[in-house]
Amino acid sequence: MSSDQIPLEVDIEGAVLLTNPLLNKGTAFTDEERTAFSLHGLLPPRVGTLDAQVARRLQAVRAFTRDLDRYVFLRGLQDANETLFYALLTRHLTEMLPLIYTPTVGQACEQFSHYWHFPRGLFLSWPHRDIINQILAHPRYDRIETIVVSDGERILGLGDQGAGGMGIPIGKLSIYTACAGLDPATTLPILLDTGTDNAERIADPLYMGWKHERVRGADYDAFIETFISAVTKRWPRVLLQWEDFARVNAGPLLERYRDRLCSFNDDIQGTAAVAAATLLAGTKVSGISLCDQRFVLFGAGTAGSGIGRMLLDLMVHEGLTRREAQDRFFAVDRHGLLVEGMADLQSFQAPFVKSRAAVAGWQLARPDRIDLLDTVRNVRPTVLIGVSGQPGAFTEDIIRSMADSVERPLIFPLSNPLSRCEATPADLARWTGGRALIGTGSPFPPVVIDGQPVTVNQTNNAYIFPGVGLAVHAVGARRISDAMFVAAARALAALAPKATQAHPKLLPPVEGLRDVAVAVARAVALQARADGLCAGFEDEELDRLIAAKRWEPVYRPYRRSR
Ligand SMILES: NC(=O)c1ccc[n+]([C@@H]2O[C@H](COP(=O)([O-])OP(=O)(O)OC[C@H]3O[C@@H](n4cnc5c(N)ncnc54)[C@H](O)[C@@H]3O)[C@@H](O)[C@H]2O)c1
Ligand SMILES: O=C(O)C[C@H](O)C(=O)O
Ligand SMILES: [Mg+2]
Repeated sequence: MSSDQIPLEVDIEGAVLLTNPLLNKGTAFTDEERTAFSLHGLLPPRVGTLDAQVARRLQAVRAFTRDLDRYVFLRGLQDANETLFYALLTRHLTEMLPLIYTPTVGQACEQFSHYWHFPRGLFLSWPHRDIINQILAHPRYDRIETIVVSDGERILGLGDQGAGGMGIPIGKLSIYTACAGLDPATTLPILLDTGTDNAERIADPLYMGWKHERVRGADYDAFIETFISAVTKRWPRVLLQWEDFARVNAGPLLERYRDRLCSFNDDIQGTAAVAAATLLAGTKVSGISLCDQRFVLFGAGTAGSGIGRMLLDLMVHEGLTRREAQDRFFAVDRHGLLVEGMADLQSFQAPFVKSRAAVAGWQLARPDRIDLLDTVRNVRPTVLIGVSGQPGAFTEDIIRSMADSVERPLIFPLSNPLSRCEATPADLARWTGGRALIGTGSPFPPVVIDGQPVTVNQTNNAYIFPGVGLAVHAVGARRISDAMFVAAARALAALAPKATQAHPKLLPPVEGLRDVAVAVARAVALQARADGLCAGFEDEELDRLIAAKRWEPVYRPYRRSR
């Protein structure tokens, strides 16, 4: 008997059972179950199947005209019946992912206080900071193994969304379950509500968060410390993913806590791994090795510094000195190219700052600033990566200039959602005569090149974090090293479809994300063992350990517990 057929002991009945999203089966409760759990009369009489339920919900999703309405409908389904929600998601991943995740989740965060209907996850707010331990103590959280936490300050490229940022942890954890197969009963989205500096939210009478300017500095740090202390006390072995924190906090929080609990920052480390993987696959197509590329990074913030550091490490690993690797790397932020002596340089940007001598002979449009076009003209990059949240920043001039000096330019406008992307794939294809190898953070429709539709690679950290989480739980990793993310990147790059045609894909398709999670998990688990971060296991055991952590969205039979 497979584990899915082993009856589950259930001790609730009637409407209470039907309103428990982890146990509800809706019309699929059998006649025997309806008798055993006092459900007759509460459901229409015909017993349904999961297949029929998926078909019913799918046609309902498709009947809406706006994606935000589809999102609200799907979130309602998640709150009503998680098995059905995940069955629908996993069977129609390519269609559903953009609805429950990027880009629609961005709009959902902005509109959070307007469509909200049911609580999910935990809101831990500044006014309640003294009772965080008490809140976490409830037995309903006994099984928690994975947390995604945000404070809502940098939601995609949409800025501060305050409490509405909760959409992001919910969406990320939905992907953990849909792709990595983590049991939804073990996941917990958390929003730390320390206020918002978004004037529109504060002015909105319906805004549901704490109406107060953001708490900052020592008070903020103390709040986070209280939170992490409570988390580590309650769940010493939990996996915690930091998500969508502002630049000022993202890096420092990762460094402060990565040795205190099993944690990582998805925007820094997950993004670096997916960008590196897309790039490594791209080098195979362009025929230019990693160490021979010239990189321009646009937006040297959280994601940019993570990508930059991983690329420098990879080049050093391939044989360059750190200095040689840095010489190939140019970073442009809001005040232009990062050059020594510039105002507002951040410590995490240090590896990417150029000496004045390095740019001394450059031709510039104006003497006091080196902008992206200047940088592209002088560097003649082979790789251009955007993580700036600035739509339209990759202009026709810039892209044509880049394409003049490289046959297959690698161009990755990674900013999310669609409205924040540095350039559309259609424009990039047009301006480069179809030669660009493109990766975007958000999903775009295929571009037509030489009359053929070409899939746009979705260089999104959803290719990485599910596999990392799966590995952590499969082998009980205590901490997450940078090498584990490098292993994830290499494993993903190895899954790139073979580069046979003129427009090869650099990433496996989104519908394959479940298999991607397993392949990434294998590599990450092996690296965790090599780094001494988990208990030992035999190679032959690994597939079984991974499979054991995978929950499938199917209905198990229920038996009344005595
Ligand atoms: N594809 C993915 O998987 C992925 C992952 C993480 C982040 N992102 C996207 O990347 C973007 C940035 O995220 P982040 O966490 O790095 O944010 P961030 O705020 O930490 O960094 C953004 C950086 O862009 C800079 N910037 C702002 N305006 C600029 C301008 N006009 N010119 C040049 N630089 C400018 C900022 O100064 C900052 O350093 C967001 O849109 C986010 O959605 C995508
Ligand atoms: O959420 C995403 O789609 C990717 C990334 O984590 C982001 O912040 O943009
Ligand atoms: Mg993010």
